[in-house]
Amino acid sequence: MLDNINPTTTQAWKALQAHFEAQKEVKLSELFAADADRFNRFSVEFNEQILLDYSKNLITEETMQQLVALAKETKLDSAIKAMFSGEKINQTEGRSVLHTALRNRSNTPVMVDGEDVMPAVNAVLEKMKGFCEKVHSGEWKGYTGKAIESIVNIGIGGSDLGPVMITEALGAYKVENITTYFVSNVDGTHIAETLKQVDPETTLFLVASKTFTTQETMTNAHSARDWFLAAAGDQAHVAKHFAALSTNAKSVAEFGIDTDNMFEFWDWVGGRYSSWSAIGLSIALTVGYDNFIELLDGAHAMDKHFAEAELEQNLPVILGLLGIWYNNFFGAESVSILPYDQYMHRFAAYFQQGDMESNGKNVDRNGNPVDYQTGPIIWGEPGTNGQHAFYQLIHQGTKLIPCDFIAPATSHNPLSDHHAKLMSNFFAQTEALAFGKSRETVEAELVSAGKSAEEVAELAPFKVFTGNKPTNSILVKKITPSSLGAMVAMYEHKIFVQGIIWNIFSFDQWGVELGKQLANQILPELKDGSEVSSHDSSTNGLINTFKAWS
Ligand SMILES: O=P(O)(O)OC[C@H]1O[C@@H](O)[C@H](O)[C@@H](O)[C@@H]1O
Repeated sequence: MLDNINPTTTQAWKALQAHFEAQKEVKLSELFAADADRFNRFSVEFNEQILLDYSKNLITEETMQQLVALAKETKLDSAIKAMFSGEKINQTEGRSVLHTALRNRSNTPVMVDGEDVMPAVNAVLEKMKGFCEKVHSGEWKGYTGKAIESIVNIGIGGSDLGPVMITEALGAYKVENITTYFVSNVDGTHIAETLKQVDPETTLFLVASKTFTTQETMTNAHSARDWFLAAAGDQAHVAKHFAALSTNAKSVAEFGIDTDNMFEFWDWVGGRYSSWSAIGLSIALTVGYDNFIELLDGAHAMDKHFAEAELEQNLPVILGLLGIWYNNFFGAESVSILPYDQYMHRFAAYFQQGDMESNGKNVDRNGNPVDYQTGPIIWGEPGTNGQHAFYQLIHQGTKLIPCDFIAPATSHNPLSDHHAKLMSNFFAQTEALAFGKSRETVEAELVSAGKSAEEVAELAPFKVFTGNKPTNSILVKKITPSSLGAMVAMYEHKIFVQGIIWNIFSFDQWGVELGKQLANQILPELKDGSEVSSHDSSTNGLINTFKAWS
């Protein structure tokens, strides 16, 4: 059981509040001017792979000490142990939270209900390995004897976003002769457009669903099967073209997928933490099984760091605490994740689910409404595209938006000076956000551009950058399966840290249920043209207009 401590009642919270009042006007320019060693003081390296520079944050040593005190007072240490040891910390669902066991490469026993889960984890990995070998070697043949060329992963949420993000992020590692597609949206366009690109004789569908009941996924899976059978004819051919990644063997069998083609995982794996499980089969098929294992290795190294490093030196803890500083004391509402790496273009989208579904909670672990802010809004796009779109607001808008800048030191595509240009933007943006441009500098520039005194006075206010915008810089040596695994695990644990301190349950997602229930009630009402009057006037009006127009 997790402790149950309202963070706002702790000594540390009160101290942080007083500290915030005393230093909320702090200027990054002054902090840097006063301390030549600030970069060294506020940066940590992980395994010569990842450098987290958090010196461009609105913090002093005292801030960090008090934030660490908050983590200690809210018993983060014991919560970390509880998670890794398989305690049922997902209390509203009565489940352990063991995505860390899926990548427990040291293979030490992890107990759930008195049983070590590692033999089952390893058995599924072996099965995935064998399957990948067969598909990649061409030994696995479709119903006309041809090798597999296309993989279509059908899943949504956690059964889609992680595999999409990771296969894209590891684009440089893709195996030859396999193209992977992802279908998630129940909008028929998604499956229809995908099926136009593939051939039933050479396509393998992975139906990825923890529950195997999700409406979108099951609808897409049925349409895929219909399309396949229209070409293949015989139901017996399904076995060569459909595999299931699920915890629900019964429904998999009912769908008609041979249980030999089922890759199992368990209820102690949350959907949004499931890329490390059988849900990762699309990853292993796309980038190769060995790279999938490297991904797990990288995540495991970060798990060990999270479990063992001092809180002051612990990357996920530092990130989590900084987030709390802005969310709960500065009143920041969102966090932007900005990867300067095209391969990582779905990273922010992935952590939108990871973070917002985990910590978007308004009730604490007692079931009482919280009277403080919890999970932030997560958003972002790859740089430099974002610079030409929404950075204006980050630089000169009225909202405080802490940003994580992520970039690889080495590019997989060292084409002329592209990478130097990309990186110059990465460095420039955090510098500009931190230090801005003063009125004096703006005026001097306008004068030297030949503007009159009147023009200078007129234009200057619009060209000033106040700066003092906080950022983290995450410099990765190279985006490899291992460093990516470490980075994903780092963000996962950041979310955990914050959920523990906010005294909420991060591993359930009841907030997605109501919409599903109502959609199930509305679906039969759409079957005929009769007027609907059972809802509020807006919903009735929309449904009836839809019926008239469709
Ligand atoms: O893997 P499943 O069972 O099809 O679920 C997919 C998604 O379904 C959503 O409803 C959940 O909010 C997500 O957490 C989950 O990842």
